[in-house]
Formats: sequence, C-alpha cells, structure tokens
Amino acid sequence: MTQETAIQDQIQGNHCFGCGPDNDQGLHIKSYWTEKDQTRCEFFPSAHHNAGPAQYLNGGIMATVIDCHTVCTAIADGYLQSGRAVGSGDRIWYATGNLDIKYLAPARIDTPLILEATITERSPRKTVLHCNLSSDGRLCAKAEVIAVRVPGDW
Ligand SMILES: CCCCCCCC/C=C\CCCCCCCC(=O)SCCNC(=O)CCNC(=O)[C@H](O)C(C)(C)COP(=O)(O)OP(=O)(O)OC[C@H]1O[C@@H](n2cnc3c(N)ncnc32)[C@H](O)[C@@H]1OP(=O)(O)O
Repeated sequence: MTQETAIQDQIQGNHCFGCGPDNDQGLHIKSYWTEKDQTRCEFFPSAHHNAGPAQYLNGGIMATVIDCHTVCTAIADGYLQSGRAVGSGDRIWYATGNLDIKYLAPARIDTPLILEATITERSPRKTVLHCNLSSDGRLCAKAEVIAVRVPGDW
C-alpha cells in the first residue's frame, strides 16, 4: 500500500505541535503508508532541537515525533477500517493513551530520523502500535503506543 499524499495532509483541522499542518510553529511531520499496517516518516531535525550537547537531538522531540507518527497512523487506519477515505465524513480522532519509549542510542541533530510504525493490535476503542526510530542506520529508540479513540468534536 502506498500513497502520495501524507496522512497529515488528509486530516482536517489539526493544530498539533508535532503533526498539525495548521500549526505555524509546529514540526510538520509527514507520514506515509509503506505496507499494510505499516507507515514511515522521515523527519529532519532543526538546529534548535538540541539535547544538552549541541550534536544530539532532544529526547522530547523524539517522543513527539513518535507520538504523532503513530497516532496519525491510528487515525488513518480508523478511516480505512470504516471503509472511508482518510479525512472524509465525520471526524475520526485518536489521542495518546500510553507512550512507552526506550532510548537506545543518541540521535544526531544533523541527520534525518526514520520512523517506522506497525499496527500490532486494533479494537473499536484502541489501536496499539510499535515504532522504531533510526538515525544514520542505527536504531536509536523503540516505542509502544496505545492510541485511544476519542470523540470527533474534541
Ligand atoms: C486532550 C488532547 C486531545 C487530543 C485529541 C486528538 C485529536 C486528533 C486530531 C488530530 C490529529 C492529531 C494527532 C495527534 C498526535 C498527538 C496525540 C496527542 O498528543 S493526544 C494528547 C495526549 N493525550 C491525552 O491528553 C489523553 C488524555 N486521556 C484521556 O483523555 C483519556 O484517558 C483517554 C481518551 C486516553 C482514555 O479514555 P477512557 O479511559 O474513557 O477510555 P476507555 O473507553 O476506558 O478505554 C478505551 C480502551 O483504551 C484503553 N486505555 C485507555 N486509556 C489507556 C491508557 N492510558 N493506557 C493504556 N490503555 C488505555 C482501555 O483499556 C480500553 O481498552 P479496551 O478497549 O478495553 O481493550
């Protein structure tokens, strides 16, 4: 399964700091389907996304992009499971219920991150996803995320 339009550009009214096209100061991550139940995101850190040492990426930024990449994947999957095009009709929204990250190695600030998410479980109320975050060919973090469906009028 592939698509040319990013998941985030198919979802309306999103002001999220990490993934919302409607947030002027946000990170604007873009996620794409690669296979059934799998998505990919490439994110270029900005120079001010540092951890303490100038050469490394802040862990909160890593958490944010993992959070947004996986929750947007759950939202897109919610539409597909309903037999609808992503973003069509009544809103399908998910919020982060749980975000469990293991930081395995530092990620460089001057190198793109690759995020690969896989849906491992779904039910009408929640979607569980695994996400790997790599930089420069090295696995820097892995995460389990529970996305919980919330009302579309949140
Ligand atoms: C306030 C923010 C709203 C965000 C709305 C997003 C709209 C999307 C729009 C545009 C796309 C943007 C994409 C965003 C990307 C970033 C996402 C974020 O950063 S979201 C902000 C951080 N998250 C929160 O602030 C949630 C605060 N928590 C809550 O509101 C509730 O606790 C909530 C919705 C998470 C759960 O509500 P319950 O407790 O009423 O849900 P029950 O019906 O009991 O559970 C449903 C299933 O989920 C599991 N579950 C619920 N909470 C869990 C948790 N904390 N950990 C693990 N599992 C949990 C339960 O065990 C149950 O599972 P079983 O169906 O029985 O298998």
